[in-house]
Amino acid sequence: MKPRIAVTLGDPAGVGPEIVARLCAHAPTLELAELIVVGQRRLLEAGARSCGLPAPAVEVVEVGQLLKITPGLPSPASGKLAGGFVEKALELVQAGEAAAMATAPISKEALQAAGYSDTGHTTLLARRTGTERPVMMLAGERLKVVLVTIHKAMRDVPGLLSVEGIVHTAQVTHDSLERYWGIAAPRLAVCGLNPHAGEHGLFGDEEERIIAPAVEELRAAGVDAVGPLPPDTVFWRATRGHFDTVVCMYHDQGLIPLKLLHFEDGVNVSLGLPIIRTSVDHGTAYDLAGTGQANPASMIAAVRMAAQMAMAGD
Ligand SMILES: NC(=O)C1=CN([C@@H]2O[C@H](COP(=O)(O)OP(=O)(O)OC[C@H]3O[C@@H](n4cnc5c(N)ncnc54)[C@H](O)[C@@H]3O)[C@@H](O)[C@H]2O)C=CC1
Ligand SMILES: NCC(=O)COP(=O)(O)O
Repeated sequence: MKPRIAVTLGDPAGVGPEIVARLCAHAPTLELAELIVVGQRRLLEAGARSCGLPAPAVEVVEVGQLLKITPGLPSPASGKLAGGFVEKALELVQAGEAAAMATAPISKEALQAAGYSDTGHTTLLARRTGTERPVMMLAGERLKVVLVTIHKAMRDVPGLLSVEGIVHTAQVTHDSLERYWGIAAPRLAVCGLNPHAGEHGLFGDEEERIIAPAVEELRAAGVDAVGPLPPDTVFWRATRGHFDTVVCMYHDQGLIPLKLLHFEDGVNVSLGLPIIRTSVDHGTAYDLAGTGQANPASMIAAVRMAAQMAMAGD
């Protein structure tokens, strides 16, 4: 049986309704998964019209009031709807009405303007599921990265790194690679923080104080982790097949190489939650909203990955 995937419309002022409309018209994905769109039919149909598509023939779970939304103009109202779509999709998965959720992009700023305290889907879902430390993975065919710190100011990153945090991130990644990707003994590369991984303390000591002890602890626990490795070459090595995933110390360390290779079809996967959640790797693209030009490939890849994970996790 095809897994049912709850697909949120994202921030309705962004490209979410358009990429979800294109997803609903993508026959190969409809063969793999049954879609339940979580949002509003009128927003989905407006998205379809922008793309020159007929109204999608898909189940829609209606959420929220009919508010005036202008494509390209985020607002507290668009943030409120976006947050409501995510919460409803979570409820559907928790109730067993969907096997997984796949989310279109939201704006963190609009979400917070609507009164949410969260810095995105990941923290919202963690808060709602009582998950202390979720792990963000960005995945493409050629590269997978996970982040030890996520949406944090650069100046705060060194102080937020800890042996425990790195071990947790790598262990959750290891277990998820086994469970959902069927990799028997995942090989993890652990990045340094500083240029040349600190070069033995010449440019910072986080490698010697924090990252190397974390790698030692992981290896003692039977995880095939190596590092701290120089961040400027580790991604190149990963794309040559040396590692299954690169453990990165901060957001842009992992997302710059990932998006260079996979901006169009990369998938954001939340690991360590009690549910399966995938997402696009790109943002709300307000500059394209309402034009019908947004590429749906990442949305399609997110749904396909959610379906595959749901089948693997059964
Ligand atoms: N999964 C999510 O919910 C994500 C949400 N965001 C949020 O999105 C908002 C906007 O972020 P930005 O940094 O401007 O990044 P963005 O990804 O929205 O836009 C960056 C550039 O990529 C283009 N682009 C994005 N998606 C595209 C698509 N599907 N097809 C063609 N071109 C596309 C845009 O037109 C723009 O030129 C922020 O609030 C950010 O936090 C960002 C990443 C992921
Ligand atoms: N850079 C990833 C991103 O911004 C998405 O965050 P989230 O909404 O998946 O928590």
